[in-house]
Amino acid sequence: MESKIVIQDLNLYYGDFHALKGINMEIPKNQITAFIGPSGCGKSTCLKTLNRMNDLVENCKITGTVLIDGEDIYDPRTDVTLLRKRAGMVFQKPNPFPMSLYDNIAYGPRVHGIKSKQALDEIVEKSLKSAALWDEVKDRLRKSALGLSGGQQQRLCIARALAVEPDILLMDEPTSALDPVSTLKIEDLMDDLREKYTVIIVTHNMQQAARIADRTAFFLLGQIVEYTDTLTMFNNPKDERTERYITGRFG
Ligand SMILES: Nc1ncnc2c1ncn2[C@@H]1O[C@H](COP(=O)(O)OP(=O)(O)OP(=O)(O)O)[C@@H](O)[C@H]1O
Repeated sequence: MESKIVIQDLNLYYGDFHALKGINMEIPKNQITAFIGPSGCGKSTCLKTLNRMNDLVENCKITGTVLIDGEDIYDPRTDVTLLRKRAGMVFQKPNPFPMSLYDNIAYGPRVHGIKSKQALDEIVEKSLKSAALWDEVKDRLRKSALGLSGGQQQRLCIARALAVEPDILLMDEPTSALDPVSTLKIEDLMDDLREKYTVIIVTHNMQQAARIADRTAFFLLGQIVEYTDTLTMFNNPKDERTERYITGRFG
């Protein structure tokens, strides 16, 4: 199993608060990895370290190493814009830009210098197809993205992330604002995405982790208590705290 991301001795502080404590993990390529754990345990913080979103937070200090394809992403020579192109992010609340569907998707490629209409048309179609949205919207590409349903908006945001050809997709509770039908669509979609991408998802929903993730990490108070294949995590957890959490006895 090839590792896409290797996290070594990662510590993160928000001012004096020690939010991630000695995280070590290897995240395999072309698999879905879920981060679960009670509110405030550091799941989102850990996710955001993977494309340096924490750089934007004042007083945030990080020690340790994060390697993507063997490269240290915290090396001062790292091009952060390129890093975020390689590791795209989808947030909890769908956040389409207030512009047409087409322009939402073409935005990133244009920023990265693609100007030809034909190339952009192809990217828009391919990205919408990959996000399982094309058939629903192909006749309204010039309409505002804000007119889509919540579930469609979230798939548009996934298409927007895919448009710049990342190889990692970071998803922070991507379905928690969606109804069950849209949630299932996104879960089906994720199942397909793993063929091409390494996907990491933060979820509060343990059934969701059990349904879609190949591997699952259980976080508690800034530490990883257990990190293993999802079946083992849910059927035969090694740590008593994991068992208590997945059986709903705390958190
Ligand atoms: N920008 C920040 N400044 C200070 N503290 C922060 C900041 N962001 C997060 N924290 C704190 O770090 C801890 C971990 O937060 P994080 O959002 O990573 O948790 P989480 O497990 O994703 O929680 P949730 O499931 O509720 O989203 C929390 O105690 C939180 O209050």
